Amino acid sequence: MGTCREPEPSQIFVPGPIIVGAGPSGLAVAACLSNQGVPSVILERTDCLASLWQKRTYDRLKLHLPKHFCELPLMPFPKNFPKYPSKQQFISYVESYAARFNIKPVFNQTVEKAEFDDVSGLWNVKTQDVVYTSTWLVVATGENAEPVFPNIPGLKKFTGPIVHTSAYKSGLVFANRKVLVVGCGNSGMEVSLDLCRYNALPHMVVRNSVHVLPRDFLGLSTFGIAMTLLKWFPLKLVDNILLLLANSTLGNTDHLGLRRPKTGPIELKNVTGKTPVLDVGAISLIRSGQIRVTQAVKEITRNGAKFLNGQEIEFDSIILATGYKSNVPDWLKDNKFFTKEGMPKTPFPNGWKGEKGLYTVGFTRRGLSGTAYDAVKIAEDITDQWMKFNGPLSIRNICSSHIIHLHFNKS
Ligand SMILES: Cc1cc2nc3c(=O)[nH]c(=O)nc-3n(C[C@H](O)[C@H](O)[C@H](O)COP(=O)(O)OP(=O)(O)OC[C@H]3O[C@@H](n4cnc5c(N)ncnc54)[C@H](O)[C@@H]3O)c2cc1C
Ligand SMILES: NC(=O)C1=CN([C@@H]2O[C@H](COP(=O)(O)OP(=O)(O)OC[C@H]3O[C@@H](n4cnc5c(N)ncnc54)[C@H](OP(=O)(O)O)[C@@H]3O)[C@@H](O)[C@H]2O)C=CC1
Ligand SMILES: O=C(O)C(=O)Cc1c[nH]c2ccccc12
Repeated sequence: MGTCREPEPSQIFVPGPIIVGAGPSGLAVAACLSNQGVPSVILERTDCLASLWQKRTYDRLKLHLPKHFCELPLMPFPKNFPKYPSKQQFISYVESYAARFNIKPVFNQTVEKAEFDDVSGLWNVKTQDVVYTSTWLVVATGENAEPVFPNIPGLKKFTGPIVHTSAYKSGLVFANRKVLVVGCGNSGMEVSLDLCRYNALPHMVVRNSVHVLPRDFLGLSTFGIAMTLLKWFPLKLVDNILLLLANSTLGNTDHLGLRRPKTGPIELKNVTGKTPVLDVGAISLIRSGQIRVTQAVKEITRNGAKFLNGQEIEFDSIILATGYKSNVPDWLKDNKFFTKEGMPKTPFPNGWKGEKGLYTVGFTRRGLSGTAYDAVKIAEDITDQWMKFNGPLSIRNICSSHIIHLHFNKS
């Protein structure tokens, strides 16, 4: 009496797996499970599906692989979608996907901690207001969960706006501004291109080597060509063919400041995860001088940047196209399955299954086709266990969705 204690967060027992993240990966697992009659609960930190696509990408974004490489399991893209669907089209596809499989994530639930309890043999997954408990935990928080903010000397001194590409929508607000774009991956290239279309003056930092390939070659997608060739030829030969094809369409890019790595594009992707740039127009603007390529930054000053070659240029704004990272180490406790960078230690195609009911989907560095592969495997594996425990027609199975509702209505 009289003491004021924080109330214990309420606990909810989830009959099927707990899935963390309502992006394409989490939805794909839930859909494959639902297709087998297995229930699941998705916990999502934001208030929408596919939040990366809805909230953290720019207006002009399109898929850069042809749509059939980006399909989620069990539901193709609509026939009337173009080869490279727009961001809006992709979002509408994801929304119909969730509706089709009747997936209703619990929104505004940020997973702060997930821990396996050896005594009960169950996973406890804590959000800001509830502990969810289950036999299975599916990690679907993505390779792009958090923006990477680089440690560039002097960055804090800069007086103008500094925006990460995850917060960039369009070049509209940058018209006639000199903008330093740090990074030359797909984001850096496409944001620089977008800036030009709004009459801004982008300077793109290229501190290292980079592979740039045309998105298409003679009407065929370069990615599709690579996948077909890989069925017949060794990887090194395919890489050499891709480089020939890139040289014949883009020419030699060395004198533009874009040096190629010694390792070929697919081998580099497999070994380091670094995605080749698929060019959708930036190279021709670099050639015409509308996008300037700069050396590495030595330091940022109040109103610009000093470069390694001694050059100093004034800028109005800085855009950080410095990529993303996983956030798994922030919330998954005592885990030996993930590296300290939050990626599964076991490489593709075996990274989807950990121990004690732990699964991961969408950490293959193979985009949405990797997601589809993982999701099918995980759903098969959990369905097998579910059927052994419950049988297809058990009372627990039939009532499962009601159990969740009862718990929610209690508070
Ligand atoms: C700009 C851009 C363009 C891309 N284009 C393509 C493409 O054309 N083709 C392709 O195959 N891939 C592409 N990708 C790769 C991209 O990873 C996939 O498209 C896809 O979004 C991956 O889905 P996911 O569900 O694994 O991750 P995400 O889409 O990132 O979804 C993860 C979800 O988990 C939620 N979450 C994170 N942490 C927590 C937490 N602690 N608690 C609760 N919820 C949490 C997030 O809010 C998010 O909704 C692109 C990526 C980017 C950044
Ligand atoms: N249309 C589409 O479908 C698009 C797809 N994507 C995908 O999204 C994912 C993320 O792409 P992206 O956001 O480009 O991230 P990436 O990780 O691919 O690229 C990050 C870039 O930032 C550079 N960088 C990082 N830190 C620094 C620093 N301190 N100083 C200078 N440069 C730095 C890196 O250089 P270095 O190599 O030297 O480390 C690299 O060029 C990728 O898988 C990509 O393919 C992105 C945009 C569009
Ligand atoms: O943009 C990405 O990272 C993707 O997820 C797509 C992708 C997977 N493997 C690739 C190899 C070459 C170019 C793009 C991809």
